[in-house]
Amino acid sequence: MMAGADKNEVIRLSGIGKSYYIGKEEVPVLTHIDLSIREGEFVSIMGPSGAGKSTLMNILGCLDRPTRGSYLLDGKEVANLNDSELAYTRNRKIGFVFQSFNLLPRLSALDNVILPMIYGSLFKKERKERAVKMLESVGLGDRINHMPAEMSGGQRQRVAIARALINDPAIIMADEPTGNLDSHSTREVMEIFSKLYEQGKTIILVTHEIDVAAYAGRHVILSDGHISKDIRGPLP
Ligand SMILES: Nc1ncnc2c1ncn2[C@@H]1O[C@H](COP(=O)(O)OP(=O)(O)OP(=O)(O)O)[C@@H](O)[C@H]1O
Repeated sequence: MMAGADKNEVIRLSGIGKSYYIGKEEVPVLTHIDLSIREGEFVSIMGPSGAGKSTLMNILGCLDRPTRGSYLLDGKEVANLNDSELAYTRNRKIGFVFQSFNLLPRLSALDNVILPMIYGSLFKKERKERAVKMLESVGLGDRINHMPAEMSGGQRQRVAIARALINDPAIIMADEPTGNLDSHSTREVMEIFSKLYEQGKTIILVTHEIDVAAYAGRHVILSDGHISKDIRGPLP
């Protein structure tokens, strides 16, 4: 039996599996994942290298499709969306932050943040104003015309966060966002995530750093392709 989505449930995975095939040999990476995430939760995903964290994140982010199981995003079955509906959903509902920032090197901070608005309805001037405000909100008002190569890792990651937020997505997904940062920049970035959580965003964060995971209120531990622990509250 599959009940419908709860009112505030934004994500429900039921029996999700993901395998790769090397020749005819099946390599199971996610075996059976059941996971429900409610609006406004801040969830860390942890687990040893190779446990399937990035694979799970790519499925959650609609960047990859599962081999089996059901994924309801805002109550809609993701498997029923075609590729362009999936791309649209991704662009509107989810903001992504990656370990390696993924900024376009030939565009300024400002133009990197403007980029995701290109398919929206705003005029050029409004897009620019909105991007400037977003960069100011992550403490980069004095860096808007800098190129990525002219910024520190922490500054680049803050540009990437501004870009992730520019279409006002309800969900932020971050895969090792502090993996390339020193402890000072890590703190700056995590304080931004905390603020976003306070504003009501749903945040899903893959990390292997306990200090980083500690910012989240719930901790999902993956081992060998399944959830071995789901801890609500502080880490033991
Ligand atoms: N395209 C692929 N083809 C075959 N196997 C893959 C592919 N992508 C990932 N895998 C395998 O899936 C497993 C899980 O990978 P994944 O990147 O999700 O792990 P992870 O928990 O994020 O690890 P890490 O902490 O090292 O980033 C690994 O054993 C990996 O070799």
